Amino acid sequence: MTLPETNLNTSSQNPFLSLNYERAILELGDDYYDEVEAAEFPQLILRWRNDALLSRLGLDAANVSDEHFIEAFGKFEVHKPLLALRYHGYQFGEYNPQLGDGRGFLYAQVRGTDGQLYDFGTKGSGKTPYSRGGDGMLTLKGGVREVLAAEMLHRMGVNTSRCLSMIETGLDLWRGDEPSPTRSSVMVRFSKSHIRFGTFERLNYIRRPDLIGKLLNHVIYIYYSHLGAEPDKYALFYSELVQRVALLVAQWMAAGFCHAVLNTDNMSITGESFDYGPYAFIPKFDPNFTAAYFDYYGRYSYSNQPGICKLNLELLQKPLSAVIPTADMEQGLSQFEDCYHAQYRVLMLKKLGFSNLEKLESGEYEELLKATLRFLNNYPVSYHHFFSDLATTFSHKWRDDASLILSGSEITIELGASELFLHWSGLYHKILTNMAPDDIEKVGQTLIQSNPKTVILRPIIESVWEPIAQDNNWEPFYNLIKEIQN
Ligand SMILES: Nc1ncnc2c1ncn2[C@@H]1O[C@H](COP(=O)(O)OP(=O)(O)OP(=O)(O)O)[C@@H](O)[C@H]1O
Ligand SMILES: [Mg+2]
Repeated sequence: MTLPETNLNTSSQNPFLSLNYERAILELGDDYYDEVEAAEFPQLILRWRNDALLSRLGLDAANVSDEHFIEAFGKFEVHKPLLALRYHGYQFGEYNPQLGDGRGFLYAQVRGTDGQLYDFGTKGSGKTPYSRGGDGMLTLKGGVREVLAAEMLHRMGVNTSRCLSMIETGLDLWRGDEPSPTRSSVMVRFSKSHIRFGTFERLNYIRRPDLIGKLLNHVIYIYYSHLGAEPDKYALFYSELVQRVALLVAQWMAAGFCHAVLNTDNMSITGESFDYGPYAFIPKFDPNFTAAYFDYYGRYSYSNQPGICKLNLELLQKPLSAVIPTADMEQGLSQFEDCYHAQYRVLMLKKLGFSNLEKLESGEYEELLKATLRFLNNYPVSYHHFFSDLATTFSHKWRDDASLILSGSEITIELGASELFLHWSGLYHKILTNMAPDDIEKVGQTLIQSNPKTVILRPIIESVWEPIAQDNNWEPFYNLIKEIQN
């Protein structure tokens, strides 16, 4: 086994050399990964650097040059070895034992200034033993879409990985779902962990309960460390994972996000969201909305996400039963629905402006939430415009006059007289009338915080991709990221 090196051919001042590297996965041993080499690219042009993440690494963006990014995240010169992680997974319901990092590797693990361990994982960095027939690459459009999804979800309060960098790599790629040849990129993902449900599933498939136990201890030690001293830490771990996943799905659903590929190799053992391929933010509230063109039966449709995540948690019981009693896991899983519904309710009421948890128990909020979903489901209203208009047009005058609610919005111009809208605005008004002036002000703030003005619906992503594809004009992309972060 090669020991990690951090003083390779790089300029000695590269700040990425001095990070707090740790070798948690490396020390687990080579049953879990293969050492690989990164591809050498004909060209390296930095297209995105996520300066917002640098302070978490203890770095000052002013001291980190674009060249430093390229050395670290295009040439992969500051840290070795590079580990292609081994995993399997259920894909669209079928078990696939031919997976693993086929176009990426774990580049490094770093302790953040917040005390948490983070992974730098790559995507589009070349072939590995798991590439099968693939080229090991990521399209530039794929990189652009993953950067945008992660920033958007982060703004919306979703527990998500982020992209640390995205570098154009100068190759022509051929893809069935993009006009080809298409440009290439390599991305570095900043995430809590790349250990997937499928990492455990593989160990069950190869009949290595010993490796399952070792990996589980590792996961608890690093990502569930508060459970480490508990006598029943394994059952508690599973139960907390159920709760973390239920919270994550509630966050996606409230954000109007359809992940699109909820295979078990895309489920993180930390309950964090990652891998943004054919995802979409829903244009309107449509339970059957399906994002991936190859999802013929709508298996991963918007409203199937909670059920699918529960199923994935259930499938994970198989490998984990090597260590955790099944009855304990059943007990843990039985909390999924309640936990999901409670979280979804809190998040949706926040989107409606209400964050005072003590009061939210009352029936009028329940009624309002139901009326909101009924209205959004039955009228051709954009899910995101409804909430962003609520935020931008909100006025304390709504308390005195129900007819003013959303009166400055296109929604009421089109639907003002509709019965469902009037019912909804009547309920909204009733809640406001029972509020003190201070609380009304808080509603305005909560609305702004919970509902970004810009949500990256597909036409918006295409509108920033077009100038890149046509004229290599990146300004609209950078402007969109600024807008998202506002
Ligand atoms: N162009 C490619 N070349 C080689 N392998 C690929 C390619 N695209 C996808 N794969 C492999 O196919 C499987 C499923 O791909 P998927 O798109 O879910 O993962 P990924 O996006 O490559 O990585 P991640 O899950 O870390 O985002 C993985 O094993 C992945 O490595
Ligand atoms: Mg994946």
